[in-house]
Amino acid sequence: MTNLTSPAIRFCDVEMKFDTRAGELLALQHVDLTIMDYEFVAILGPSGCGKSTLMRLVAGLLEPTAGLVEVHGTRVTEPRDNIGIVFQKPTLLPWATLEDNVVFPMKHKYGRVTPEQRERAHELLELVGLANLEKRRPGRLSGGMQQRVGIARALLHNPDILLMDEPFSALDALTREEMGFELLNIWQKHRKTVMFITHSIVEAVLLADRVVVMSNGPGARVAEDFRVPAPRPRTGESMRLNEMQDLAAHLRSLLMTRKAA
Ligand SMILES: Nc1ncnc2c1ncn2[C@@H]1O[C@H](COP(=O)(O)OP(=O)(O)OP(=O)(O)O)[C@@H](O)[C@H]1O
Repeated sequence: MTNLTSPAIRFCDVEMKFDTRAGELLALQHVDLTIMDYEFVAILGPSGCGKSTLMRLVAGLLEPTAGLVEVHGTRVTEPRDNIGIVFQKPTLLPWATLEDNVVFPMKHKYGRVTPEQRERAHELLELVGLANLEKRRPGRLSGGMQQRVGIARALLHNPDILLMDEPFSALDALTREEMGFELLNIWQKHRKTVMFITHSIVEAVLLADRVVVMSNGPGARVAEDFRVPAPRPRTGESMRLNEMQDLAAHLRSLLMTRKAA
């Protein structure tokens, strides 16, 4: 079971403005959100409302123009080691083996890879269902398998926070569902805090403890925050629960209204 102890991620009255050629763009305003340790939170919202910006703020790739972003009680001012990031496309090095792709960030950052890190890369490839494929190159792998490598790579330094930006949206529906459940297995075994950005309502409610809905931009903020009613472990059957159907329908109508606004 999820053990909610202390805040892992905190946005306090966050504002994010960008300078663009067309002038100043107010992406986020008055964002308040707390994600607890080991919590799995999905973020839904209209296109362009600032979901990826939220993630980049947590990762320390951006600094807010006002307000505060904290990770484990410390203000985020630069990229941090205790965070793993998974993007929509894993951008693997085509000439490198899967193992070398997993350890690449270490090599890039520290100029070397320890035997322990290679050993861990093996374990992680096994964990994501790619046992014995360490020496393969990514070119011949399906999109789902490539994304598994991306997840293994994000887990290599054993981060306690995993930021996932539409990680499965490039996959076909079946693979997407399968990857979602595998992610839940990893999350349950390895106890991570997960911030998961998606456009899929079903994916959000099936995977997350909480679903946060952003308002329309400019100046998007957290508009709604729902606790997902289905018990864990979740299965394909979880969506059959009436409360889950109700939540999904409610989210659908909220997002349709926002899209139309
Ligand atoms: N570096 C930047 N410079 C200027 N504008 C930016 C920058 N990054 C994001 N924006 C703008 O901020 C707003 C929010 O962008 P963001 O990518 O966070 O939205 P999103 O909700 O993730 O979108 P989508 O759902 O389409 O992926 C958009 O209007 C975007 O054009």
